[in-house]
Amino acid sequence: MIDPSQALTRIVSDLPLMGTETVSLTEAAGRITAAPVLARLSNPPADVSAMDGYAVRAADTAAGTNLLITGEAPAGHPSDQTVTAGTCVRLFTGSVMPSGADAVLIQENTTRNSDRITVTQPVAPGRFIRPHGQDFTRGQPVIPAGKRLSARDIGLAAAAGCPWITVRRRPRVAILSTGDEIVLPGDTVPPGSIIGSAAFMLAALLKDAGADPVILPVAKDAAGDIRQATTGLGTTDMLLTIGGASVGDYDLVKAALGEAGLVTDFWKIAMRPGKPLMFGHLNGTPVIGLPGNPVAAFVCGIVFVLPALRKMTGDTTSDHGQDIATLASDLPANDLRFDHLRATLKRDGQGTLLATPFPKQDSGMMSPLATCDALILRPAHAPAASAGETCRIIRFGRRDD
Ligand SMILES: Nc1nc2c(c(=O)[nH]1)N[C@H]1C(S)=C(S)[C@@H](COP(=O)(O)OP(=O)(O)OC[C@H]3O[C@@H](n4cnc5c(N)ncnc54)[C@H](O)[C@@H]3O)O[C@H]1N2
Ligand code: MOO
Repeated sequence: MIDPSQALTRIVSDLPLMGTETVSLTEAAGRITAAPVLARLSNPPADVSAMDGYAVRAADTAAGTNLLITGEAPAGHPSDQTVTAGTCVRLFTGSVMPSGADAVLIQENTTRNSDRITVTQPVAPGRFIRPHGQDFTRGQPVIPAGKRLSARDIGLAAAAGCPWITVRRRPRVAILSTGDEIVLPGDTVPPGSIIGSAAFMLAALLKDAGADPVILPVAKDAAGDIRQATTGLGTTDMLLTIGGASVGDYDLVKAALGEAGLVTDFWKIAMRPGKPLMFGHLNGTPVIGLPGNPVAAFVCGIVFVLPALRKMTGDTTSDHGQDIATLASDLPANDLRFDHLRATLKRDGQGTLLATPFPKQDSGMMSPLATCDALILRPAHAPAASAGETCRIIRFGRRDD
């Protein structure tokens, strides 16, 4: 058995970087930029007013001063008037500043009488002007390469005048469940059968991570069936198998794919859940053999498949979900397998993030997995820990808006 960090290094080390494609802004959320996004204009494109009021010379705004309104510059309609001593130009939020003015006098600080205003409160030079390019300037990289695009990034790219973005192609990931006992959700479940939940859970996880998952038909516990299912991999960028990874007489994935040309890199890791994890290449396609216990398959998805996808898409900025919390209960010493305990999180009155592990950590139990907020990370041979000690966690459900 190798340790999980070694396993991760071996999985990600020689994964290829995906090619690129150009997508429209409406398709770009969640994708990974393949090149920096360069601003095609400056923002604001000119000095503009931040308020409704009057473009003035600040020196002219002593209380009681009377100014002549020489023109109006609504947003979208710049004025060609120059503000000179004793004059002002009416403008609104977003209006381009006319020449000669160095401040915006907000209308609340004036009284108006026909085409004249009287200043009730002076204004300082530069006040309420958004200077040209204060947000970004033309040609500036506003979004780096390797960034997963959030809704805010999409807004920034739009503001920078970029309707198209060059992103990494989504990795196509085939997911193959194996096992005579596996039926699909909604099927009748004959005695001894179980619903193959893991493929659907992983497909959802991968889709959210920017991959293009395909769920293959379930393969029986027969070498020929498993091989047959993998013959049409074609342009698949990665194959995930589920189940048949352990040491039982019907755990055939490694042997069956071995006959088809699988070159195994490693099999079995010192991790819980996830011990029988396998990694190799089948005719050049990376293959991750996940354990059948659905919680083990999912945790391996989080710990190995997501980093693999990040490597393939060049994603250097995603939050890996690692965090620190405080244990809410004691934990016994750990054995030789790096553990991932399903736990709930809550804040106490002082704002401390408390992690409470579920009492049962069976890797076939779906409801604690679905209701947990985090995995508590317990390294191999970690000594017993007491409530109040800090622990490392991987948090779930953090949205990247
Ligand atoms: N003698 C040993 N037995 C086991 C060991 C071991 O080291 N020695 N390891 C255990 C560990 S850890 C795990 S994890 C499991 C994984 O074994 P397999 O990958 O061979 O998985 P299966 O036996 O095919 O299935 C295990 C369990 O999960 C159910 N299953 C399978 N596929 C799915 C699916 N797609 N969705 C939901 N549930 C699935 C299956 O019916 C079994 O109940 O091995 C231990 N045994
Ligand atoms: O990987 Mo297994 O889930 O520890 O039972």
